[in-house]
Amino acid sequence: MRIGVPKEIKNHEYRVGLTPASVRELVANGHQLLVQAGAGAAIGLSDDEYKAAGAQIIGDAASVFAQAEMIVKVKEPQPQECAMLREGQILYTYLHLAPDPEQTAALVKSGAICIAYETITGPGGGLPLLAPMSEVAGRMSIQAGAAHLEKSKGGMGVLLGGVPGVAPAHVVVIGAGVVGTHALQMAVGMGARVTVLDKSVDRLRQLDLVFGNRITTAYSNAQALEEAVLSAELVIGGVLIPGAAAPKLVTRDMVSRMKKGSVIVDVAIDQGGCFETSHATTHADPTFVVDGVIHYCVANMPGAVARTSTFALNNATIGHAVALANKGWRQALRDNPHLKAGLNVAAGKVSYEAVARDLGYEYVAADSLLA
Ligand SMILES: NC(=O)C1=CN([C@@H]2O[C@H](COP(=O)(O)OP(=O)(O)OC[C@H]3O[C@@H](n4cnc5c(N)ncnc54)[C@H](O)[C@@H]3O)[C@@H](O)[C@H]2O)C=CC1
Ligand SMILES: CC(=O)C(=O)O
Ligand SMILES: [Mg+2]
Repeated sequence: MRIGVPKEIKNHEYRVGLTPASVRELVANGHQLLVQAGAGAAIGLSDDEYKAAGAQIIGDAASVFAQAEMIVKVKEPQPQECAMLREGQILYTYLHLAPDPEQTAALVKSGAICIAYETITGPGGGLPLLAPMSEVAGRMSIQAGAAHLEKSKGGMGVLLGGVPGVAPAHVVVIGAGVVGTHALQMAVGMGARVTVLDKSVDRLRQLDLVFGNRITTAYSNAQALEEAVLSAELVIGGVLIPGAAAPKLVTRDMVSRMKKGSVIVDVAIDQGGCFETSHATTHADPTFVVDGVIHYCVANMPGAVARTSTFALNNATIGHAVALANKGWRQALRDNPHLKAGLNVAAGKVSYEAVARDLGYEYVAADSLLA
């Protein structure tokens, strides 16, 4: 199969879909790799390394899209990339369609086979192709929050861990999944007072066993959320209902009553965000202020630590990339129900139920598209 790797074009996005090591693996399986010139240059992966791994270097994105049968990316295709997709071409990348009607319409129109990393499931449960980026974003959320609590960034001037004789900050983590667990690990490490909320008592139970009395766990309902959020200096949003738009758990009214100069990091923004006041921002201009509360809502946080993130992402994506290339998409999805769960749009149909429901499309199950 001819496999194309374009350079990412989203704001401050320096990750790359395939590392030279992944290229080498696909080449060893008999495939032809077309990598756009400079695709990995920003993170120290040179064209020469890609050539040594067996790739052909292609000058521009249009030629990569025109020649490849499968495109491997990181972020959702931007409008000019959607316009280059064609019927039957495989797109293997993050999509986050539920909060993005324009992208969904463009992918439906393209007729391409669009497989979303974030909805591929794993044999042990969970979302193994989302997990590594959630680990990165969860850890980064505390770094970003701590920085924006500083006066020079508009924050209230509070040190997360406090100092002897002065109380630490209160960090509230909504969602005890991968983002939440990694956020609270960092927050605990920095000496903050940490409260974590989830609807899953099992998740809270697991965290309680690990962190004991260094954290407070709370069942997530409106009452507990309000109490926690109003006493917090830093709130991390890490909820997810797979494939669906994030629930708006923290209302505009709650935000208006939060402490002035406190900080919200809405990691769930790529699924629309879990604060009513959130909207997506970029690394170039990461924050905005509502009612005195700083909102950090960058939709591609791992892009900031792109080298770490690219290697972590490839560890999770390469297996299915090889299967798709070796077998073609139909056979690869027939053989693996977890990969099949990644199919969001194919041949002009929406094949992920939560996306179809949230955006008002007819839902066409993947099985009927595999026949
Ligand atoms: N902004 C960015 O750069 C990045 C964003 N993300 C996003 O972060 C979000 C979280 O991802 P993961 O942690 O991997 O998901 P996860 O599935 O591991 O965890 C989500 C948690 O939310 C909980 N939850 C659901 N409804 C809830 C409610 N009403 N109250 C409290 N908790 C609730 C679930 O029980 C689950 O434990 C996703 O939207 C993901 O796409 C992930 C990586 C990077
Ligand atoms: C998960 C995601 O959206 C990201 O890594 O950018
Ligand atoms: Mg988007």
